[in-house]
Amino acid sequence: EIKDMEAVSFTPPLYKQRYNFVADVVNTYQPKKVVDMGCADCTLLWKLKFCNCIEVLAGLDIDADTMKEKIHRLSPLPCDYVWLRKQPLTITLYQGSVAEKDASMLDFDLVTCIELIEHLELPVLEKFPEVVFGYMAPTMVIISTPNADFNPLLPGLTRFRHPDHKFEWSRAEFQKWAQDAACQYGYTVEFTGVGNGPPGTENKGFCTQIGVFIRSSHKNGGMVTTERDELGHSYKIVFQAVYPSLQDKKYLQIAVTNEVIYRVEAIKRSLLSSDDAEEGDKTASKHGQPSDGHVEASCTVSEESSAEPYIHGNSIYVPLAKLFSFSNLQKLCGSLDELQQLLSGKVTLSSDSSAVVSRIRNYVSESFNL
Ligand SMILES: C[S@@+](CC[C@H](N)C(=O)[O-])C[C@H]1O[C@@H](n2cnc3c(N)ncnc32)[C@H](O)[C@@H]1O
Ligand SMILES: [Mg+2]
Repeated sequence: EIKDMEAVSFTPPLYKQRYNFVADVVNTYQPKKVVDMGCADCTLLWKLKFCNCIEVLAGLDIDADTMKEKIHRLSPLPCDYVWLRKQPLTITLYQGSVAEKDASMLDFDLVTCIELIEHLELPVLEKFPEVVFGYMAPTMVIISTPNADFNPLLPGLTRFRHPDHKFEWSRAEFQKWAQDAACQYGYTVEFTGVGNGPPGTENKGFCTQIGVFIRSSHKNGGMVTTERDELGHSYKIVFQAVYPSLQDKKYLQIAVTNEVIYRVEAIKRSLLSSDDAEEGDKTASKHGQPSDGHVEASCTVSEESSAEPYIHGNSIYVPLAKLFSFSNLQKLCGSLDELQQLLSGKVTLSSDSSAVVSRIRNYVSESFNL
């Protein structure tokens, strides 16, 4: 917004400081559902999609074209399918006005309005508190807006910082408006900001002033589902992305199967290489017969040894109990039964489903295509 500032410059840039402020609040309070109103090109939403606590992320703007400018950044990346999120994440963009109510905006934990209110015409501004605090009634609201007290420090500024601003409030004006809204709809509000002026200008406050509202009473808490359905939808969905996560059984199964295949292969390699080293005396002494050169002849681990892997015939058996002893499989599955269920149909299990069975390939014949 402020293009040429000689007297005051900000590091990081002011817009980034505002986003960082929101991200810090998110990291502290761990909201699950967050909506950014007046999200413009969705840069804040893009930053917030990396906060793992968020499961529902929404953006609202009256201008669909601006929202779509960098929309690709909100879609899952190939790596999102490799390193799966623990919790689900859905990102939805709505086109609509903050002057209108829409049932999709209920039940949010955090609503952010960053540099939005000063762009609202008076009739819209007047409806804003009822929509956001009265109707949406989230646990927390963050509102930022320019601090007019700081403007004399901005070089070359004649009236407003941006041609689309309808007003710029002093700290006293913003605080009065915020206190009135908080009082009317059962919130408490604290004031802070980002963007410090040069030393000696502390009395001007921050360049961007911020109000952080926390709900102290729940005014629409008694609303039943049927009433909510009747509230209707005035916003239009312009984009939605559902991220893959371990909460989705399909992806959990893929993650568990991949981990199991990796573990079984590692166990197989280590068993076979230790066998190779000891082959000869062991095969002869354990089985009482000479080795015929096939891998199964070098079986050294007894089938009876509980959770330990063993070789039988031309296959290696890795008990599920052994696999479940690996902490990442424990974390993914939670129980041995769940591990068994998730693997069923995905890998070969022994007849009693207690072990993963993997064939030991005859490397010599396979390599030479015999
Ligand atoms: C200065 S931009 C906000 C920038 C963004 N929040 C950020 O911090 O980068 C203001 C945005 O508010 C949107 N806007 C204006 N009036 C609105 C309304 N009545 N309802 C929803 N969005 C509105 C504009 O389209 C614009 O994208
Ligand atoms: Mg602005």
